[in-house]
Amino acid sequence: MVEGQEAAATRCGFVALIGAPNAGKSTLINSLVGSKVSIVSHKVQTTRTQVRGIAIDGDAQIVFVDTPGIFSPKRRLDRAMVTSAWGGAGDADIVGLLIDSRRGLDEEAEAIVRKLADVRRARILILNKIDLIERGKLLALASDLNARLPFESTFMISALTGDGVTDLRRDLAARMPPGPWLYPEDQISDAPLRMLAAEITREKIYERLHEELPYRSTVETDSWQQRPDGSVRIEQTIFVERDSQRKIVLGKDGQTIKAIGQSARREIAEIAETRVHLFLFVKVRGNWSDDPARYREMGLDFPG
Ligand SMILES: Nc1nc2c(ncn2[C@@H]2O[C@H](COP(=O)(O)OP(=O)(O)OP(=O)(O)O)[C@@H](O)[C@H]2O)c(=O)[nH]1
Repeated sequence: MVEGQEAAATRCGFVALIGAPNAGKSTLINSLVGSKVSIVSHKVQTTRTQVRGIAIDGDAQIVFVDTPGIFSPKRRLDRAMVTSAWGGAGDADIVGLLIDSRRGLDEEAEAIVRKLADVRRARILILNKIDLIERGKLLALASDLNARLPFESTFMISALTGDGVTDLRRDLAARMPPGPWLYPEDQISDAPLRMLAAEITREKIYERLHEELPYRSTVETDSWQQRPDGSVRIEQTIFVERDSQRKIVLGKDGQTIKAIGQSARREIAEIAETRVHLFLFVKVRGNWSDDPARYREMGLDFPG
């Protein structure tokens, strides 16, 4: 418990957000927390680990578990991500189903709803991206979904504009069980800084390189050393599967990796709140997606 707090007066609990890739989970958590804790990308399956955001509303602390998008897993890495997503749902006090209202109840959403029926937790429905859909369609979608699976509440929000997000947070806060806060008030994420730093670099790879490559790469923070002048020296390795991919990441005369490093360094310096010296290395590891050690670094269990 955080010092000086009356246990009886506070609430604290976990909310797992479940949704199809690109439903807007990362955007919503960032908006609920009010700070960038989970990377956001227009590409699907950006989130691999359960990065948590921690929001405070009145006397309640709400710990959000950001789960990887649910999809039909084929590769081993994909299976690990999906298992981790549903594991998070089973442990939470509340499960929030996030739906991209513009896409509505498509095949992917249907599959999630069917699976969600087996999760014995309080469920709420969050219809996102209402800035992109007309009201009539939205109401029809809400009643359609509630007919398939009863939800305790339905929220209509835009994670992007912030519309409805404050009401959602207040409602979630009221549903948290009584108990001491698990984290200090000023902490917004319990993901270790080095993991967040790796996520940031991965985000920059996503931004600069297109098509398959980002899915064929992973980033790890190898060292994080505090220097006497207060700055930190960080070394990270980008693993790719083939030498041709290594060349793409490096770019002509190392231009691409330099640009990735520069923008990653700026953002890591922001979260670390100090000056950062970032060193990036690119390594070819043909079978990284079959190597248990890479999974542990991402906080995932290795599916046998
Ligand atoms: N117009 C609109 N776009 C949104 C809204 N919420 C999210 N988006 C966009 O939808 C895309 C996907 O958002 P993310 O937050 O990365 O989605 P996610 O569900 O976390 O995706 P994964 O982490 O890959 O599973 C991004 O381009 C967001 O800007 C919204 O309310 N309105």
